[in-house]
Amino acid sequence: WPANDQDAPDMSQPDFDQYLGEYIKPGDTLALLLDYDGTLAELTSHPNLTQMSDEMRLSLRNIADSGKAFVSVISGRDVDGVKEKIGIENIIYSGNHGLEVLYPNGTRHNQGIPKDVADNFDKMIDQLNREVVHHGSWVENKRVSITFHFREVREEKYIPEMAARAKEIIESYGYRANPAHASVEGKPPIQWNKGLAAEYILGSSFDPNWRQRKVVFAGDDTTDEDVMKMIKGTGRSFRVTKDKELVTNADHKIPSVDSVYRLLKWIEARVA
Ligand SMILES: O=P(O)(O)OC[C@H]1O[C@H](O[C@H]2O[C@H](CO)[C@@H](O)[C@H](O)[C@H]2O)[C@H](O)[C@@H](O)[C@@H]1O
Repeated sequence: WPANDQDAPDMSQPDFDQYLGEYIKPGDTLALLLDYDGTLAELTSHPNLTQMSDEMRLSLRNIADSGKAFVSVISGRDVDGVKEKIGIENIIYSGNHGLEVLYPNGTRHNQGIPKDVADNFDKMIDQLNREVVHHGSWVENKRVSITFHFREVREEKYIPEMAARAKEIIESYGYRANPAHASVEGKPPIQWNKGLAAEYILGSSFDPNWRQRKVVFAGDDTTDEDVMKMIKGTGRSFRVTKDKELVTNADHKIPSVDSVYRLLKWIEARVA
C-alpha cells in the first residue's frame, strides 16, 4: 500500500514480501527500531491502560533473541516506563523522545539539558495545571519532558482553546511544543529528537557503518517522522496511519497495530 493510495486494506505477508523482500535477504543482520504507543500497542484513554499483546511481545522477543537482529524501542514515554510496558531484557530502550537511553546492562545515556531550561520545568507544569487542566485534561510529568493530554475531555468545545494555550505556556518557558495524538508534547529546546537518538543508538550499539546495513523503523506519530527522515534512502520505514492523505517521510503507510504485528512476523520468519 504505497503512501497516498486511496484504499487502506490491512497488510498481509505478500505485502511485506513486496516491501522488504528485496531489501532484507535471509542471513542479513538487521536493525529494527520501533515506536511504542500506537505502533506496538493500541492507543487507549490513559497511558497506564496501554498493553502490548502477548503475541506481539513473543514475536519481538524472538527477533531480539535470533542473533540476527538488533532491536531498539524509541518512545515519548519515560524510559523506565516504556521498558516496564515491554518487559524484554535484551533490547535498547530510549525514552522522552530519545533524550534517555537505557542499555540491557543497565547503563544509561541522558542527553544534557541546559540548567536554565531544566529550572523552568516545574514552573511550566504549575502553570499548565493552573490554567489548562480542567474537564478531564491532565499533564504527564516525565521529568525532562511533558505531555499535556486532552483525550478524556468529553466537552470538545474546550479542546482547541486549551491545546492552544498549553502550546503558548510550554513555549513561554523555552520548551518546544508539538501536536501529537490527543495531546501536546513539550520537549526541551535542544538539538535532539528521535531521529538523532536513533542515529546515536545505531552508531554506538549496532554498527558504526550502520548506513550500509539493513534498518527498519515503524512509528505512528509526528515525532517518529524524524527517524523516517534520518533513514530515508538507506533504511525502510512504515508510518502507522489510516489517513490516506497524510504526508509522511515513511516509505510505506500501514493501517494498524495489527499490521505492525504482521511486519514483525515477517521479520521473525526472515531472521529465523
Ligand atoms: O513515542 P510513543 O511511544 O508513541 O509515545 C508517545 C506518547 O504516548 C503516550 O501518549 C499517547 O498514548 C496514550 C495511551 O494510548 C494516549 O492516551 C494519548 O492520547 C497519546 O498521546 C504517552 O502518554 C506519552 O508520554 C508519549 O509521549
